[in-house]
Amino acid sequence: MGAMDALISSGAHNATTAPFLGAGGLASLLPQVQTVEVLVAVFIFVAIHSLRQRRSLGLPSWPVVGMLPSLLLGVRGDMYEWITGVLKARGGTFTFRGPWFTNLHCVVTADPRNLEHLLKTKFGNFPKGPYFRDTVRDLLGDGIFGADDEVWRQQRKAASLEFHSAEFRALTASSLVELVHRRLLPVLAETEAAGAAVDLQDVLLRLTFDNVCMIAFGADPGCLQKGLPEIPFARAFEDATEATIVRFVTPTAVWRGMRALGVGHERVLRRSLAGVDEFAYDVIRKRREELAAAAAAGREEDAAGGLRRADLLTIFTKMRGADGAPAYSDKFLRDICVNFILAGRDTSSVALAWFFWLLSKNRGVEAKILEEVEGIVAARGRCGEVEEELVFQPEEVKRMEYLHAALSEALRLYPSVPVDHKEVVEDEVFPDGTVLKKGTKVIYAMYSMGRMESIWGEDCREYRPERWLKDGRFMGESAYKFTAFNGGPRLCLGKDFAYYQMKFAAASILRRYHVDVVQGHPVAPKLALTLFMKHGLKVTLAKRDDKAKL
Ligand code: HEM
Repeated sequence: MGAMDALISSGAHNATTAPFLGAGGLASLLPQVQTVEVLVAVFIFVAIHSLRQRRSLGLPSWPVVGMLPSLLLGVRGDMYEWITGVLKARGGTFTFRGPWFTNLHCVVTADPRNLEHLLKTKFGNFPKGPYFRDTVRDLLGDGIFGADDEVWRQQRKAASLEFHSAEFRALTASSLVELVHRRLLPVLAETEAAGAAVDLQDVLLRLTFDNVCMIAFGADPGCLQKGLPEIPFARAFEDATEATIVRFVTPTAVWRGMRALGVGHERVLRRSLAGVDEFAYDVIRKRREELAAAAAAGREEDAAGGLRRADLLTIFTKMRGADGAPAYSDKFLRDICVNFILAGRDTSSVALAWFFWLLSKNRGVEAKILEEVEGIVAARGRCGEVEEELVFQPEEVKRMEYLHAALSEALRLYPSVPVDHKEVVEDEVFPDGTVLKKGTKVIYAMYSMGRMESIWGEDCREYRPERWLKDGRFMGESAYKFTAFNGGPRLCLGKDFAYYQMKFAAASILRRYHVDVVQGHPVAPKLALTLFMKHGLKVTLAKRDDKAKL
């Protein structure tokens, strides 16, 4: 007898006889219905109920495990596309119910009105929160990335002043000339000469890692050089970041226990943090000595060769409190630098990797970029022709508006930070009517926002830099619609620097090489905090032969 039959027949029987049955009579009937059948019937009832909830909640929600089964199915395919599908079906926002007794419950949104509300209008009610901070504390300490309130404000203010200073701009420009012309181009030239394939994502990651270390520490780890060697500091940083991310998918009590015992990923984290700290504290000690020696000699200059250092470590080390003593401890200086490296090391390289892949599928866009770049070079006149090696000047990079649009368009479709999160401090209601209880986690899905017809129109999935141009000039978008750089008071501090870096590197490569993605190379996003290409980007290079590209 099937479970439904059991229910029907027992129900029919009850309908006729129940009025005449006492409690004892009912009890005597129960053994007739086998336990297994009752369980199956209950299961079917629960399943129908859970599946019906799909209509009201967007996903089936099961007892105990909540929406976890749907999430697990989503993770097996393309997680970001799965989230996009659910968000579209729900009109831009949905509530995810995690398993009982876990911290997986959250509200996911891709609605620009909600983004403006949480990133700007009610900024104070949506901090990073203690859960995020506790999880990343071993790696990031009190640095800007995990900090809230006064600790965040103080660092943001000081770093913001620094990022907008003329010295900092000069440092970013000179560090890029060094890295692109003395390292990146020679590595690419060697690859081209050998006719070999190279993982362009890896090369770009090395470029931006070295660059952000120069900006943060004023020290160059040397990851990008011929032979692409493994650098202990870079390895340690990578491992420490990955082991920290594992904590986000491990119940808090479990990773805390593993940390106490020093096992599994926590063991890797402890070991790699030691590598990060060794490098950081060594640079900090040397910088303090260098600054002290310069001060003792009555020199303003603090670097060898008389050049003034403008890196973050030097700026923060020089700061004094009201009593004239150093404002920051070595530990705090370490936290500041490690946070900036984390913020700036992968984001622009990953964006460039997606950009080169998009160009390989949209050669018309590449042609327009080259036309723009050639126009800028031509405007140099004779003085450009006699130059031994063509190095783009900052004002030329600024004039590359089509390239700016092409990079923004790549970031719209492949934002380096695909999802981000906040925690709700006080009960709140989103502009779209979603009710948020205190403590709720809010996930905002940047990747999905780039694929919303309601935001970008019917051609939202097309790579079309022209959508960013008006009369040939680049036109920015609202930060709550184009969220790749976050928005409001926590807008990415490195945005201008990142564009400069990406434009300089992209124009320098494209002018010299035709970049082809190796046939059949699989391209897919990796499930991580940054939108890496899961299998890297294997490319071959061919010299552009129309003119001698120096
Ligand atoms: C294409 C390149 C980049 C993208 C797409 C990007 C994106 C972002 C995003 C989404 C955030 C918000 C993260 C959060 O609060 O959870 C952020 C914050 C930040 N970014 Fe960037 N970033 C890029 C490059 C850089 C670079 C090169 C640097 C530094 C050298 C940098 C420095 C920062 C800092 C310091 C913050 C923290 C700001 C704060 O919390 O007040 N970023 N960035």
